[in-house]
Amino acid sequence: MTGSEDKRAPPHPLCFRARGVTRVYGAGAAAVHALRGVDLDLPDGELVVVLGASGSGKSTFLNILGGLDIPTEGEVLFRGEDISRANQHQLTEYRRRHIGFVFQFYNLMPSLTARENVALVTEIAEAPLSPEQALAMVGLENRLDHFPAQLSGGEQQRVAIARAVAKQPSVLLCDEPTGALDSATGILVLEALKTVNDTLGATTLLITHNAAIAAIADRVVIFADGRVREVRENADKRAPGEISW
Ligand SMILES: Nc1ncnc2c1ncn2[C@@H]1O[C@H](COP(=O)(O)OP(=O)(O)OP(=O)(O)O)[C@@H](O)[C@H]1O
Repeated sequence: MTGSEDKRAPPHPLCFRARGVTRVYGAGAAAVHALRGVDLDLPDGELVVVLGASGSGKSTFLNILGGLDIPTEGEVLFRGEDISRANQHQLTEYRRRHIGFVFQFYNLMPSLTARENVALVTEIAEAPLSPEQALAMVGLENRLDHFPAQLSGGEQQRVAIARAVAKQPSVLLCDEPTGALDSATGILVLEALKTVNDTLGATTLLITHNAAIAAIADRVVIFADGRVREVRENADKRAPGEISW
């Protein structure tokens, strides 16, 4: 995909379709039922906030959507393709082509600058943004040659976002991206994610414990006890700069 194409035109109406997704860790008396039958449809291009108590299955589900794990039972379709029975090689291809990950901790290489951290990904991607373009998208055009230790936590997280989006993924999966940040810094990170979602049209899922963040979503998904308890479309969507916590 080139930079000039309209990335908001989805090739399929649904990005993900999950049916009866279960994930059991371990066996016998020690078995943990992390997911107990998740049904969920996620349209392409949306910004989705995922809420739910600790242990409700959010990360397990995100890992399955991202091809880091497969369900014990059930089916997950990505743009109509079944990823729930893929082998390791197919999952690796799927992740490389389609998925960007952002985690709570940034996992930047301390000995590389912001530009070099992003270049690690762009050197192996098919149609990447340049590191400069990706870093500009998250507002770090003036920090290209800074090392992680010279950047604030929020700036480091934005480098991690630039790294995740530089390959122009179809999907951006974020597990507690603001979990380690104060409110003002967290809002800058959310603004970066929103810009990426708007500009690239990547379907963006954001796990958080912070219910205030739900206000910026197109869709809010609430997990409880390994199931989806509620899905609601957000009628009154706010910009990140309009929320606080
Ligand atoms: N690799 C694993 N082995 C065994 N149990 C696991 C594993 N990963 C997760 N679990 C268990 O599965 C359940 C769901 O975990 P998960 O991390 O998906 O929840 P979560 O909603 O993301 O929680 P949190 O908000 O605390 O991150 C928990 O009871 C957890 O302990």
